[in-house]
Amino acid sequence: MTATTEPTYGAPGDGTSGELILDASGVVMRFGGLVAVGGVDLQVHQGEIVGLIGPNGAGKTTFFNCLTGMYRPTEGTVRFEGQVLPPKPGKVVRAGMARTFQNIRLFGNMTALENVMVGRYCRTSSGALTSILRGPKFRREEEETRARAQQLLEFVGLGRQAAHLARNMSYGDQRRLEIARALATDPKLLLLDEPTAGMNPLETQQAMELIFKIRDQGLAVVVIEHDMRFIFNLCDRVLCLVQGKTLIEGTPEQVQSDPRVIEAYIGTGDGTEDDEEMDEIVREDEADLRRDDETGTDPREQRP
Ligand SMILES: Nc1ncnc2c1ncn2[C@@H]1O[C@H](COP(=O)(O)OP(=O)(O)OP(=O)(O)O)[C@@H](O)[C@H]1O
Repeated sequence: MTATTEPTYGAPGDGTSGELILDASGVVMRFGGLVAVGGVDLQVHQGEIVGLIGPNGAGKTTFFNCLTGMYRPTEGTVRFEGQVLPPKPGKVVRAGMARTFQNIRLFGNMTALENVMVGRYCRTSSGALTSILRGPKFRREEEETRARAQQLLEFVGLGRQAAHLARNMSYGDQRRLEIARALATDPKLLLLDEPTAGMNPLETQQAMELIFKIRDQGLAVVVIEHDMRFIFNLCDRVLCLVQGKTLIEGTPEQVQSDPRVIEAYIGTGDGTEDDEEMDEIVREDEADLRRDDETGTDPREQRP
């Protein structure tokens, strides 16, 4: 079945006033004598996009791991919808938090559709015996899972690549596939670890549009990213970590103009020239895509 309607997740968010869904308080993570995260607070509301920035080694991924049950924080608490979740990623996913990783973690020899179906299994109820016997309940659930996975592929713009092996897809499409797989778990909060790493400017722009579309479905999104232009254009709020501690949290405008952030992370330039260069590359990529649409080829396949 090829479903074309977009999945719904709840009321559209307005980016500011949704319910509090994630409340991390005083999170500390030590590895022996190293304090990777040194007492960080973060609140995330439904329908909000929050950016997490900071120089290499600032503790961003470690903090993500504390939020998503990969690590039990040394100190502090993480509440999701008011509950302290056990430090077990499977339970965290079932509670409604999904994430992607810095390094792509797809099943390369499975199709795009199968990869998304794998994400969906945390929401199905067929036990081992039903699955082995392939009874009516299993077949019904399998059909629903397939339909939902196809629907999600359409949502992220990969509907026509359902049968492609993940390993043969372009880098940008693999990243979108990872997002589709995370969405298959029906999350209320999506955490993205460097979703645009390795993407070209056009793919980055498409990733931003996809994240807005996800937010408009009522999800909250937390994004780690090094691409400052991406973060400041995307997020409602930005938290900057330096050496495991919060340097500043605020609107993109507040964070962007804070000289300490510029010193710690951005450098002293104002980025204007970079922006112009980036806009030019996006324009060139779009022109390429338009040309290749006319000739029926995908320029990404020709990319080294
Ligand atoms: N499992 C671990 N054991 C020991 N030290 C760790 C571990 N994971 C991370 N660290 C250390 O904790 C600090 C924070 O690392 P982390 O990966 O969270 O930073 P980051 O901000 O995500 O960096 P990047 O932007 O480079 O991904 C670093 O000094 C890192 O070496």
